[in-house]
Amino acid sequence: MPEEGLALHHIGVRFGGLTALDDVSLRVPAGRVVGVIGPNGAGKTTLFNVVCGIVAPVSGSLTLDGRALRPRPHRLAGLGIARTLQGIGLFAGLTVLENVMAGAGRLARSGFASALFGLPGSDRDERQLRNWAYEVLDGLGIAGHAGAVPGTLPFAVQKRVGLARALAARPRLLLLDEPAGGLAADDVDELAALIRRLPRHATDPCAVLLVEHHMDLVMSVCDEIVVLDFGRVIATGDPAEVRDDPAVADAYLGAADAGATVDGMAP
Ligand SMILES: Nc1ncnc2c1ncn2[C@@H]1O[C@H](COP(=O)(O)OP(=O)(O)OP(=O)(O)O)[C@@H](O)[C@H]1O
Repeated sequence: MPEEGLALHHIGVRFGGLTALDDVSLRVPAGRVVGVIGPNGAGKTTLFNVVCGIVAPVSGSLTLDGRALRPRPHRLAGLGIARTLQGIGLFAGLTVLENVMAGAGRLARSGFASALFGLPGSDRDERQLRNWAYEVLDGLGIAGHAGAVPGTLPFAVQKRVGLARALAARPRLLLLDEPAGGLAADDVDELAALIRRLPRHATDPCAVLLVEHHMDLVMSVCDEIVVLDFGRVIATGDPAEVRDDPAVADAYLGAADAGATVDGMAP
């Protein structure tokens, strides 16, 4: 199994006088799910935004599969990166299938589709993209909704369509931003099962980076967890290691003492 995936090397981010990320290094190997957690204001969103190219670091570098990565928000697909949004972000006027094709369509525009399917003609490309989009929906258990307009579907299904759209681009790196946001407990359990299968869902294993407040989800789906506090990595390990780490408990307790939300991690 390939190991390289995403790596952040000594990333620093400043907003004026505030250091939002300080010497942050982490790896998200291909085929693995890595979660980033931490108390409110720890730097999770900033880290996510660095990987998406929305925030530019003042120091450090990124690599994807060993190559220098300089992400720009409008050209993530061409770099093999897909992300889901905190909201749903689907095209309201398109069907579920068309939305997912739009995700896969970025492949076509970036020239991957012909290479992927070995097909010359645009009609055949479109047919293959349609089949591929359907296959992705099927893999996520929502092919039965292919012809529906997203707004008519339950919120949890719409979130799943957003995930299908990201996966349809066959990313090497999948970024999940608060995927459990707004979901009921049963839906979170189903999502957890789905995320655990994600890295292997793609033809080539992709690296999955998850930023999520829902602690049970993080603990149940991540191979590795990186804990941030005040912009620094204070712990890295598998879920059990992180749960038992006194520095992590201290960080969340400190945040609780300061009146911040502890994100479900019981002190
Ligand atoms: N655009 C910005 N300008 C100035 N300060 C910012 C900006 N974005 C974030 N910050 C600050 O950087 C720090 C890290 O914020 P960030 O949103 O990354 O934390 P977080 O861990 O995602 O928090 P939360 O759990 O509340 O979403 C905070 O102190 C925040 O106030």
